Amino acid sequence: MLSPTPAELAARARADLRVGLPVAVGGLILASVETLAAERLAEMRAAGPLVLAVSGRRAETLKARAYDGDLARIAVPDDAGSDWLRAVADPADDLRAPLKGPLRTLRNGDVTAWRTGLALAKAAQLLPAVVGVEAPAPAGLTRLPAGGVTTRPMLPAEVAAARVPLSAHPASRVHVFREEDGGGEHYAIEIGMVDRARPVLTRLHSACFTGDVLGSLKCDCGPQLHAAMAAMAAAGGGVLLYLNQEGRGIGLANKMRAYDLQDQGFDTVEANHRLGFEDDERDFRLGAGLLRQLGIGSVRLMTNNPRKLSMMAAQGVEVAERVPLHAGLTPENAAYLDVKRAKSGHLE
Ligand SMILES: Nc1nc2c(ncn2[C@@H]2O[C@H](COP(=O)(O)OP(=O)(O)OP(=O)(O)O)[C@@H](O)[C@H]2O)c(=O)[nH]1
Ligand SMILES: [Zn+2]
Repeated sequence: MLSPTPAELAARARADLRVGLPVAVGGLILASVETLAAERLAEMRAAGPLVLAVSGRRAETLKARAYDGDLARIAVPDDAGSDWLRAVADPADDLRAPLKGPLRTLRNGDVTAWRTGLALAKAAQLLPAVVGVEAPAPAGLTRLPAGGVTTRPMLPAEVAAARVPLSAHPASRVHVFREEDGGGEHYAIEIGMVDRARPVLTRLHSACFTGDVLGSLKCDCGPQLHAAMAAMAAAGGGVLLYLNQEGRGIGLANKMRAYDLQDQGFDTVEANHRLGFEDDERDFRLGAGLLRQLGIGSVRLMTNNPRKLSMMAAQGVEVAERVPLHAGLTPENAAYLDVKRAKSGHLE
């Protein structure tokens, strides 16, 4: 079959939004506030009244009534341009210019297409804000049904693997997996000898460029990564899953936006909410999917995160034991770790 599947169309739509191209979803033309050029915005405006959709989280900060619950549709005033849209979508200047309103939000009507638009923007790791207009789709735009693809299939397939001697353990292998719908690539690192007849010492690590590569003191990711590999080497073997879910799934650009908000006094969770994201946008089912592909059905999971534990059980991977993982406490990350315990239920 040569025509694209719904998942392939969604992949295309994510790419379109990232390059600033509108997409047609149901009866709407939608574009990302972050990437849309002023000329395209003017073209959309010529097609009808513009509406800006933000997530319910962002609406809370804006004090805009979210009649639709998880999202709010804000009527765009006739004289509002790209700067106005950006100011409503992006919390960077909330404190300096707190009044974005008064914002008039819409109620009633079917919001399925808008919800799909926001899900696509999030999946594209853009600010979760889409501007749109009810209009027939011009030729050439990617078209999705209103329901689009909101939950992405997590079907990573192994594409390559090779031996990589590591300082943690010389007998190690790196496997590269690719999500079949054009999503990210994720890595599984087999360290030492992995005995599948017993629960395997396992770590689900989410990418943290700042912590893993740069040695940031703001979080504990880098030390956790190295402590996990050292523990696996000491145990004779283990599996490290390196999931490309930077910034708890919001991407590095949004994580830097969150860090900037943290410097304005908000904690990790508040910063995510002000940006319009949930506390944690990761889908941990991915990790269970990778383990199954690796033939691992029972793990000793190195984590303090209860969501990782419950997800494993729900996805049919037995957690024979939770192994606490504490490493790299610094004065700079103490508050971040406190918030994990206080707000995200992290275990000691
Ligand atoms: N959005 C956001 N993400 C952050 C922040 N600090 C760290 N991260 C990300 O949080 C993730 C940390 O993930 P994990 O190492 O799996 O940590 P965890 O969920 O606390 O679970 P365990 O370490 O297993 O207990 C990485 O993707 C980091 O990039 C932050 O302030 N905001
Ligand atoms: Zn980190």
